[in-house]
Amino acid sequence: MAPTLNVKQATGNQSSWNTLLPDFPKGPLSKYRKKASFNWKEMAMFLDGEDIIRLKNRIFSALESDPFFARHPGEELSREKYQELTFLRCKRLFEYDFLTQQEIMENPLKILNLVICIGMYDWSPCLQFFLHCGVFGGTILSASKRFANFVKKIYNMEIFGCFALTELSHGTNTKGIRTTATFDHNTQEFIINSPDFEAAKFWVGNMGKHATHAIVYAQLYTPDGQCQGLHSFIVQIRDTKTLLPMPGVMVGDIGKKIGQNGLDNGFAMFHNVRIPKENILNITGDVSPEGKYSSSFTDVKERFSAALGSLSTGRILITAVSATNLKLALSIAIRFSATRRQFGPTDEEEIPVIEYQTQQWRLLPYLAAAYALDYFSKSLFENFVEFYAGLLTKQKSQRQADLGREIHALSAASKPLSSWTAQQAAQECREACGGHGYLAMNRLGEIRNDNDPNCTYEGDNNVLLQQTSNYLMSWMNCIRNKVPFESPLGTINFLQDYHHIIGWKFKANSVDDCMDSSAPLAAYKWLVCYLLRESDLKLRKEKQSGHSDFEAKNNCQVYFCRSLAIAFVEQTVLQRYHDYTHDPNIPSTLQPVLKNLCALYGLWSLSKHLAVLYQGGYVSGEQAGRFIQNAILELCSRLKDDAVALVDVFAPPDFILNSPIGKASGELYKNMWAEILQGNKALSRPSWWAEFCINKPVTGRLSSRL
Ligand SMILES: CCCCCCCCCCCCCCCCCCCCCCCC(=O)SCCNC(=O)CCNC(=O)[C@H](O)C(C)(C)COP(=O)(O)OP(=O)(O)OC[C@H]1O[C@@H](n2cnc3c(N)ncnc32)[C@H](O)[C@@H]1OP(=O)(O)O
Ligand SMILES: Cc1cc2nc3c(=O)[nH]c(=O)nc-3n(C[C@H](O)[C@H](O)[C@H](O)COP(=O)(O)OP(=O)(O)OC[C@H]3O[C@@H](n4cnc5c(N)ncnc54)[C@H](O)[C@@H]3O)c2cc1C
Repeated sequence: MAPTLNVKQATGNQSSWNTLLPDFPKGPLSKYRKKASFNWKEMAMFLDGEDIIRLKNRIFSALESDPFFARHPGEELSREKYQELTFLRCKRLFEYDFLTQQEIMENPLKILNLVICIGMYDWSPCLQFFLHCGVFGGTILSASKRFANFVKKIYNMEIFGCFALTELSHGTNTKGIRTTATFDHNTQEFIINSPDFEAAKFWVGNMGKHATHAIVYAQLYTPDGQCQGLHSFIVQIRDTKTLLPMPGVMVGDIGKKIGQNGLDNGFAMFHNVRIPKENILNITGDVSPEGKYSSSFTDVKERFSAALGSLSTGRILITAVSATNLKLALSIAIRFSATRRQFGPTDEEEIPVIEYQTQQWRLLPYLAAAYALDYFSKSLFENFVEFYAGLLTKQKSQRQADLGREIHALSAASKPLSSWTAQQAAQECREACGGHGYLAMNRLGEIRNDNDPNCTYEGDNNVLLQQTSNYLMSWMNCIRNKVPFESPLGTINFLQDYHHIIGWKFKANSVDDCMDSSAPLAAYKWLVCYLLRESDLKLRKEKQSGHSDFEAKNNCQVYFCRSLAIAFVEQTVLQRYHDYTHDPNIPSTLQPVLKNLCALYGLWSLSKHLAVLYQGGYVSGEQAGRFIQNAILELCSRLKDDAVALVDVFAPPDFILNSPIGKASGELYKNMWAEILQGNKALSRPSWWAEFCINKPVTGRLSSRL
């Protein structure tokens, strides 16, 4: 499979590096920066390219100089204030208009970088802005030309949008959505209704306070009483002049969440809300003035998948959003670990905690994952751009359909992989920073809590993995019958060698043999084939024993289909990163460290499947497992001195990162004191001081006298 991102990215020259990427202040981190095996500026230029770095600098410096984005140490905003500030910031993003259409067309990756840069500052305004422009706007944009008028109003904020699929009693099970849209041919309108309070739209981002319009998913009923299945409609929910609810709409805010509290998630119930006929998003079907339903999809299943197609965009974006959280958490934890000293070989000498094997093993595999997932998310986004261009131009080719299926299968597993990795990493990073990691001002709690819903929204991770395993299992017939097959992105092409791969054995005879990513990659190919075979056998056995299709599928998830989907996506991420890092065009100054990262990511991910590798006979004997473990430790130790420079490559400026222990200077304690002392009332006496000094408790006054 060919890597999709351009490997031949120009790195420019030393003077352009210095202009675009200023030096870090000298300080406690300098020691590690000097030890690095590569120049972090060259790496940043190579990975992103000059154009993207300029964009990032432009966004970061705009936010830093803007009073609306100012940080106030120690400030504790109420939820209402935070929502207000988030909305003001969202409006500023309209005013900045960081990217022109021309720029997006020339390099769509810039959109992804815009999401990442704003999200690095705070996910609440980022999500508010992109739920409106990207999810609401993007869905309408790809539907049909007849929405041109809406599109204009979206991008000048005359209206404000949200995406309302989930209901109080149904989220994952989209077929169970119960909101109805009944066509009235007398008035040429759809009538939107929530049958009861359990069918209220719920959880919808932007709906709580701000949205004036919603894309509402509902079961479409034609005048003949037929239900035509799930369709989406543009429904006005608030008056654009007053922000008060429209007649028949009950709309509100669902309350405080575990994170992302700047964003207003809301609910809505509809009582005979009439919308014009034209407001059906005619992606999968339409209704004639007489009320006759038509669809270009004859197959109901295909129509259903097309109705949910836009969800893949979010899942791809969330893969990148989670990788960004991974980078934020690691920037803090690695800089901290390189400056925090505890114990040492002698009483006189204390060493930075990054020198400890456990600290390296806890953090550096996540660093490798950050590089691999970052690359993967961007390459998947590029695949998506090809698919999206096909949607816009109404491509109906077989390739377009196959590409949609493949992208769905990939994003349904890459979102779980990336969001779970970031979630686990955020907690590990929190603990890796000891007590200071638990101080809110150091931001690891915020990163962890803001990342958390990435595991749930746009589809619960565990359920999404079933989509990927279904896709893989669908090739089993071809495999069994040795019928040739391939997919547009080639991610399943290796399965054509299934009968050969299933006989493979682990070949390494030493730790050295494991030090390149080709070793875990081969193991992964075997693992996917093995899990595919076992899942298929299990499913057939379940059916033979009389279980229904539903029961049989359910009984095949744990240890079978679920593991299969995870192994497949890890294999795909590794394959792409392996191809990228082994490309002969990678500068020789950067290739060794990139190859080490790739090998570490592969081995560390693979090590979680060791039991299955032994169980299925791919590896045997004590040595094999030891080789893998020792290779992981060896790679951690090799990467230890590069770790600070590797986070320098992706860490945002201090203002954006907003963590005293993660600042680029590494002046951990000075930075913490500065923040604490600037904090509101840090040194002041509590206003309730008299409760201690004057009103003393009468001991035992309230004890029971019975
Ligand atoms: C040229 C210039 C280009 C420029 C590019 C521009 C890009 C634009 C960028 C925009 C930026 C946007 C930024 C966004 C910022 C990101 C942050 C996002 C913040 C998130 C906020 C939260 C929003 C939400 O949560 S919305 C609600 C989401 N809800 C869900 O996801 C529900 C989950 N459930 C489901 O999806 C389904 O019900 C599912 C998958 C569980 C299936 O259920 P079921 O069992 O009933 O069906 P199946 O029988 O399994 O499926 C039938 C059939 O359909 C196929 N299918 C299903 N889904 C899809 C799909 N998405 N795509 C394709 N196909 C699908 C499935 O595979 C089956 O097919 P078969 O062939 O029959 O197997
Ligand atoms: C912060 C946040 C923002 C959101 N924003 C939006 C938005 O803007 N618009 C919108 O429409 N929605 C939004 N959502 C809703 C979100 O998309 C849903 O919560 C998500 O799709 C999961 O659905 P659910 O909550 O119904 O979970 P459920 O489906 O009820 O899941 C509960 C549990 O059951 C398990 N489960 C369910 N089905 C199966 C199965 N078949 N097999 C095995 N296990 C199963 C799941 O794994 C999970 O552990 C948001 C949610 C959050 C948390």
